[in-house]
Amino acid sequence: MSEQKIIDGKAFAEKLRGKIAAQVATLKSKNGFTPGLAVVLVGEDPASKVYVRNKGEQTKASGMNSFEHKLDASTSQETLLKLIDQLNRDPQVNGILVQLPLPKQIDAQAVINAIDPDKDVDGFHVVNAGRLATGGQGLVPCTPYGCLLLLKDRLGDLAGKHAVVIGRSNIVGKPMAQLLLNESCTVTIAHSKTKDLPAEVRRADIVIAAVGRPEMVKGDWLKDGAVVIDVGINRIEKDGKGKLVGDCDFQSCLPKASAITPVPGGVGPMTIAMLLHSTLVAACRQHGVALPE
Ligand SMILES: Nc1nc(=O)c2c([nH]1)NC[C@@H]1CN(c3ccc(C(=O)N[C@@H](CCC(=O)O)C(=O)O)cc3)C=[N+]21
Repeated sequence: MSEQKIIDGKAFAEKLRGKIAAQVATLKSKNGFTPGLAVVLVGEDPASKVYVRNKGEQTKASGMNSFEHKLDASTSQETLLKLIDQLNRDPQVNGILVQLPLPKQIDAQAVINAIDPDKDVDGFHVVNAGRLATGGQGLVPCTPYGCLLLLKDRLGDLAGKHAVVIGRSNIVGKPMAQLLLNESCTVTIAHSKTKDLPAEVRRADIVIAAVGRPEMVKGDWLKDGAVVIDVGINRIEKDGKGKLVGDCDFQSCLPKASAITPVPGGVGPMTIAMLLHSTLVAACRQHGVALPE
C-alpha cells in the first residue's frame, strides 16, 4: 500500500532520460547536431564532485556532449569570467552550469549573470528569473521544475490547490512558488521568520520542503492526504552511521500523506533529468528547430 504512496523519482527520472536520449538521437540524425552541456566546477568540495560526475555520466548516456572544466579552489573571478565568455561563444556548448557553492573570493551572482541567459540551464540568471516571474519563455530552475512534473503526474490539474513552500531561496523556494502560481495554486511561502509553521503547513494540499533542516516537517503538521515533496538532502549521523535524510520526517509523514517523495530517490534524480531536458530545449532554440516529439 505505502509503496504506491512513495513517489519514485528515480524511476520517473529514468523514463524522462530515456525520452531525452531518443530526442537527442532524432536531432543528430535529422538536424545534424548534438546538444552539449558544459559543467564548471571550482574547487574540491567532495559532494560537488560526486554531483558533477553523475551529471557528466548521465549527459553522455543521453547522447549529448559533456564538457567538464575543473578549476583550482584559488581561481580568481576574472579567470572564471573569461572561461564563461569562451563558453558563451562556443557553438558546441548549448548549456552552461557553474556548480554552486563557489569559493569565497568569487561573487556567485556576478558569475551567473555573466552566462548567456539562453545557455543558463540552471535558470538562475536574473533574466530567467524575470521571465519566470512575468510569464515569458526562458529556462526554469531544474529542481523546482522536476518537483512540478512529479506533482502533475500525481495530481493532474493543480488549479486551486493550496501549496505551502517552505524556504525562499533563489534556487528552489522562489522559483517553485512562481511555478505553482503559474499553475493557479494558492501559494504560501514560509521561511525562518514564519510565526506558526505547523499551522501554515496544516492548510496545505501540497507541501514543498526546501529549507535544509534535517527531518524538520513532522507528520502531525500535515493535513490528511497532503502531497509532500521533500527537496532536502541532508547528511546526518544516525547510530554511528552516515545517512541521507530530507527536510521531512519520513516515518511520521508517510501515514498522513497521500503521496511523498523519499530521500534519496525522490527529487534529486529529477534535478539531473531536468538539467538534461533544459540543455535539449536550449540547443533546439539556439538552432531554431522544434523540440522533437
Ligand atoms: N549550479 C548548480 N546547479 C545545481 O543543480 C546544483 C548545484 N549547483 N550545486 C549542488 C546542488 C545539488 N544538486 C543535486 C543534484 C542531484 C542530486 C541527486 O541525484 N541525488 C540522489 C543521490 C544522492 C546521494 O546519494 O548523494 C538522490 O537524491 O537520490 C542531488 C543533488 C544539484 N545542485
